[in-house]
Amino acid sequence: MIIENLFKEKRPVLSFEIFPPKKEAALLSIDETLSTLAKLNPDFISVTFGAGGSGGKNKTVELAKKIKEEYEIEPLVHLTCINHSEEEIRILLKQLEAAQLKNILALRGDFNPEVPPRHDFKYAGELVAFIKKNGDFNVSGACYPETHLEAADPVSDIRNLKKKVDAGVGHLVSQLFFDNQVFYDFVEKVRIAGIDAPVEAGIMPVTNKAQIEKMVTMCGASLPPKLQKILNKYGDNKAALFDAGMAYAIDQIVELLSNGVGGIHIFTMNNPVVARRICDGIKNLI
Ligand SMILES: NC(=O)C1=CN([C@@H]2O[C@H](COP(=O)(O)OP(=O)(O)OC[C@H]3O[C@@H](n4cnc5c(N)ncnc54)[C@H](O)[C@@H]3O)[C@@H](O)[C@H]2O)C=CC1
Ligand SMILES: Nc1nc(=O)c2c([nH]1)NC[C@@H]1CN(c3ccc(C(=O)N[C@@H](CCC(=O)O)C(=O)O)cc3)CN21
Repeated sequence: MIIENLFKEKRPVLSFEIFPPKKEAALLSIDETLSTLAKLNPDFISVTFGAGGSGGKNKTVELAKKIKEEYEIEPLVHLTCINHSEEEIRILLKQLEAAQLKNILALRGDFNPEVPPRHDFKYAGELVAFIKKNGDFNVSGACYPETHLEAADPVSDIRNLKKKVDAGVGHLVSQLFFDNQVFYDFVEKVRIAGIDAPVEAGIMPVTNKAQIEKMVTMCGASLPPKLQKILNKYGDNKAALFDAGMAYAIDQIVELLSNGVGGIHIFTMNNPVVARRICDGIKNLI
């Protein structure tokens, strides 16, 4: 299945994102997570690769294989390039090819202060071109409604996005955002720039104050006053913040769907309860 084609056949598309757990024990509980996620019938599940710059032994391919073979759901395999040589990427592409994993989210990757970056790839666009040259893959990319943190300004960020898409990206997943207007304005600019690829909205459900604060700093997302108030009032009450965070995410998704968004990509953070609650809130809209 080719992810970019989904958007021609079925709208809105619904997808989840998970990360490979670092601890061996947590890798066992991933089956519980996946069986719940599978029941919610997503169009695909993406698997992060060194998310947030984390190093260590990478379990992305192993987990993607499991999703495809045991759960019969299409995986979207994240691949980051700043810490890899061309040769290493070539080996990873061979592994993906052997496992018939054909959908790749090509990323530059976050800088890890403990790992000096390699120099074969500087931008995601270079990885996109390399993947296209070295195999038969469908490539997705990331985009930034509030501008990538390192970009000089919004215009150059969108010009860089256009170069990346022209290198062979057929589908975009947005960075998380909490203010839908920011997303609509961004998509309009993307279209004016001549980028026609479908743009999925990245939704991060709020369940934990510290996690959201870390995420906002890492991702350069702004917190609208309505969400800031929720965090102030319920930040120290886990159960209350869960209810409020779920209501916020569902409200955000309902509004995006009513505006005809092409797809919703939920960063589940491996929490199946979150995904189930949200899907329950939108089950007749998708
Ligand atoms: N590990 C994972 O699973 C995930 C990681 N991310 C992270 O988001 C961050 C950005 O990644 P990408 O969007 O893939 O990076 P990118 O290479 O598309 O863009 C990164 C920065 O470089 C600039 N840029 C891009 N192409 C350029 C060019 N040709 N000339 C000059 N400047 C250029 C962009 O404007 C942006 O500021 C990374 O930190 C990435 O890892 C995002 C989602 C998931
Ligand atoms: N800049 C950036 N990097 C990303 O990796 C990323 C984004 N943006 N935006 C959307 C999602 C959010 N992602 C994330 C963000 C944080 C963790 C995280 O906190 N991971 C823990 C691992 C926890 C564990 O293994 O149990 C970590 O400590 O890195 C995971 C995925 C991946 N994506």
